Amino acid sequence: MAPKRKASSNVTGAAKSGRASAASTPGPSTPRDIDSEDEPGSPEDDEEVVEDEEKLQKAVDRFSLAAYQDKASRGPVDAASRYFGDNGKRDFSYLPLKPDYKSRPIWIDPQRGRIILENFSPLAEQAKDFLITVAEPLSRPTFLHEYSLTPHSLYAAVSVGLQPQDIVNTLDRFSKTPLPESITSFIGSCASSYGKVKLVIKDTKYFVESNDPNVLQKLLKDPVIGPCRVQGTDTVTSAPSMGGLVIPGTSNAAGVQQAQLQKGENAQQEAPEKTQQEDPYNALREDDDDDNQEAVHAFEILDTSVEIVQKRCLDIQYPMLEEYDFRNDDRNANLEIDLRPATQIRSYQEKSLSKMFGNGRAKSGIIVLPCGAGKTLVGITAACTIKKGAIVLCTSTMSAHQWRQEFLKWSNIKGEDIAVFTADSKQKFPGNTGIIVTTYPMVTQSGKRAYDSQKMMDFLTGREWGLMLLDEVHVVPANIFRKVSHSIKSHAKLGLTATLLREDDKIQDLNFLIGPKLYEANWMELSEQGHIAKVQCAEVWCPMTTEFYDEYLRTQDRGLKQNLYVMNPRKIQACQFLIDYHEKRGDKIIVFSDNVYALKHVSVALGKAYICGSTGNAERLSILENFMHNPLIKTIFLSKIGDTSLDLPEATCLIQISSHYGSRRQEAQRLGRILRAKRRSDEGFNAFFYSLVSKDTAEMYYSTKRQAFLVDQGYSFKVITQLAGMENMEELVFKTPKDRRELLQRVVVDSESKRGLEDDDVTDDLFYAPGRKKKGVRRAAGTLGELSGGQDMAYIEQRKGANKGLKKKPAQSNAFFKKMAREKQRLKEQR
Ligand SMILES: Nc1ncnc2c1ncn2[C@@H]1O[C@H](COP(=O)(O)OP(=O)(O)OP(=O)(O)O)[C@@H](O)[C@H]1O
Repeated sequence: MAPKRKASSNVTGAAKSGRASAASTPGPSTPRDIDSEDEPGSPEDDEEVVEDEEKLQKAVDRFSLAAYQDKASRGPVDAASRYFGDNGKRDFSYLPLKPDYKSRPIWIDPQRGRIILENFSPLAEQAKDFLITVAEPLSRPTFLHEYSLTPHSLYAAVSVGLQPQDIVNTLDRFSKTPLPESITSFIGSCASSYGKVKLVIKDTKYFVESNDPNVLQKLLKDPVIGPCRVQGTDTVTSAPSMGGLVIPGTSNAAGVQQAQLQKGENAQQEAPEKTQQEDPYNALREDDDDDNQEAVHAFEILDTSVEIVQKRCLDIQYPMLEEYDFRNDDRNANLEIDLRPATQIRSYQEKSLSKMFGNGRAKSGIIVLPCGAGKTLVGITAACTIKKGAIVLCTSTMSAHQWRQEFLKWSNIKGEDIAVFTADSKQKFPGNTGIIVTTYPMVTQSGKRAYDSQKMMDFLTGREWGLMLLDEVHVVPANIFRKVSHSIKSHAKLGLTATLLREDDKIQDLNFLIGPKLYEANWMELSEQGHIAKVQCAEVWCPMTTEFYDEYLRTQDRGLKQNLYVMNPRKIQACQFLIDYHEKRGDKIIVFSDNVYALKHVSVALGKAYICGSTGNAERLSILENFMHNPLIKTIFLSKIGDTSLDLPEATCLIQISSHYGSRRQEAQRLGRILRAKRRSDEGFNAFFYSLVSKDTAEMYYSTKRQAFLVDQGYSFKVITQLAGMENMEELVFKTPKDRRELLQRVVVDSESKRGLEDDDVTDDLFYAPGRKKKGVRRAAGTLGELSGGQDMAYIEQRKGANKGLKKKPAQSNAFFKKMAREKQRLKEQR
């Protein structure tokens, strides 16, 4: 076979290896709906996808489809063509290969803008650096990576300073075939209007700014934007220069340069060369410097019309970039903050920040880093670079306190300059600038506030902030962001997340409420470099017992079906066996169960402690402390409240016995709980992530769907169909048919009376239980006993024992522990 044809078969094969996930991925829209549970996508998804695809299709039609149609109209090129998707239309063997195609790493699909990268190519590193900037990563397993060029990804590329022509030239350089005309046109049509319009706050006034006066004219003529202009406010200035900006903690930071000087001249010379090699955009940025001398035209808009203008600009394909020229902001006081001299940020953290500060101003946008990769330090470094007042928004009170601690740990900010605003702490900073750490609910709460809360809100809304840090942006719906950005005025916004996804199907809102995605790290790369733990993932198939499966097939009750596959005795046995195996290896284990009924019953049956929404604060803290410091407590059970805001670096093994349908986000977040394992740098260390699924039930389908995101990140799930030695395990639970029948009877009775479906996880905060009484839980357990003939007495006793046995606390030693103790003390005092 001629090289040409062989080559094209690779493309299609690889594209197909984007697998089910790629097939279910809503086209080139970005970010993908990885939080969707089980349905392919909402109508809005489809509309967005259709819109994106139509745009590309238009470009294809307008500029080049005829040429391709010509080839296609000849019919299949050979007998194998029909295997290449869409009845042969995906057979790209007609594309001529460049003579040195073997040394070039990428293929580009001219019809859909998909890019396949040969990750084994010597040029792969450089190409990846570039592709992550201009395209959306879809799948990054070991050998072949798949990316997609989308209007959003091009928007993000332009926002970090790339010009359409740069994108075209670099893609062409890496491509094995000449760049298809459709792709050139698509990039041109999307990127030429992007980055042209900026929203800048000057002296607390909003300005729409552009280097191109024609673009501003066009906007002023627009029936929506025109009326929003404040008359007589047009200005012409010259653009600021980016020279001289140093991100603290990077290899360019003053301290490091000093150290290099001391190391001698050689070291000094190597560093710039290395940076030049690692960063193929240096040359491009230098070009940008020249551009910065251009005149900048601007007109003012009313505060109240900011969102209208932003949305309209997005609609007419001139998305606004928010930029903050903090170095020329004399109006807002400078904050005395710098990274501590010993703090050195990692290369990927530096890379993500260089996207934010690439042109010497602070661009608003989102940085995506895996769990445990150090998003907090990225946020802190951004604050240390801007050096103006900052507001940090977190998802929970605990994480607000953690953020403050981290600021104090990594930077030299004075304790009084960083305050926490939560339900029980309403401090301010004494000076004229500082940092406030708060939670989303605190600033978005509607209705009448307490006097001191209202005073604090007036304080937050009455001033101008340099930076707004938005933690865990993926869990906060767009309407919350809208409220936040309406009430609090901030020059730059930085969103941080591990899995960029939408909760509310309104991703386009995120694009203008925060900004484009600036950077997304590769999970596998970070784990290879030892920044996050290496994880072995496995799906354990547990056959249903005959009696459970009969009932599963018979019943129409969805709740009962779910309880049956979650409470499958073989699954509980597998859980027991894995706990035993890993405890003996010295691992600390977290068992996750979304289903609270299963959480309670399985943990009790196995004699372990559990935490769910109804567990009191004191009990939670005690269980967590023991897990961390008591060598006898090696396993805890957690409901979904442990999915986020959980920092237990002791944990090295996760077992998932029940989960939220097909939620890819939850799967990624749960995996994230062991990525920060303390022992991750030990030679040959591996963390373990098991998903237990009941065979031949709906759980199998959900499980595959849940894994799609992690598989795209390069994780592979081994399937384990048999756990050798399990049957011979001493004290294996539900060993006899009688035990299993009794369990079935209980599950059926409880499900029918709907107790099995109770979900008391009303909070997502692991460390703070809302003030709920535990009465309901006790009553359920008592009634169970009555219903099933008293056998459950054993459950009541065990349950009390497991959680109660932890009441005696070990000596307090580490910072996290002390923080917990302080929190506990505080809660006590409040009572
Ligand atoms: N540059 C660095 N140097 C040393 N340690 C670092 C650095 N960056 C991060 N860390 C450490 O890595 C760990 C994880 O950081 P962090 O809690 O910020 O992760 P995260 O990305 O916010 O995780 P999650 O998504 O789970 O909240 C912390 O212990 C932090 O101190």
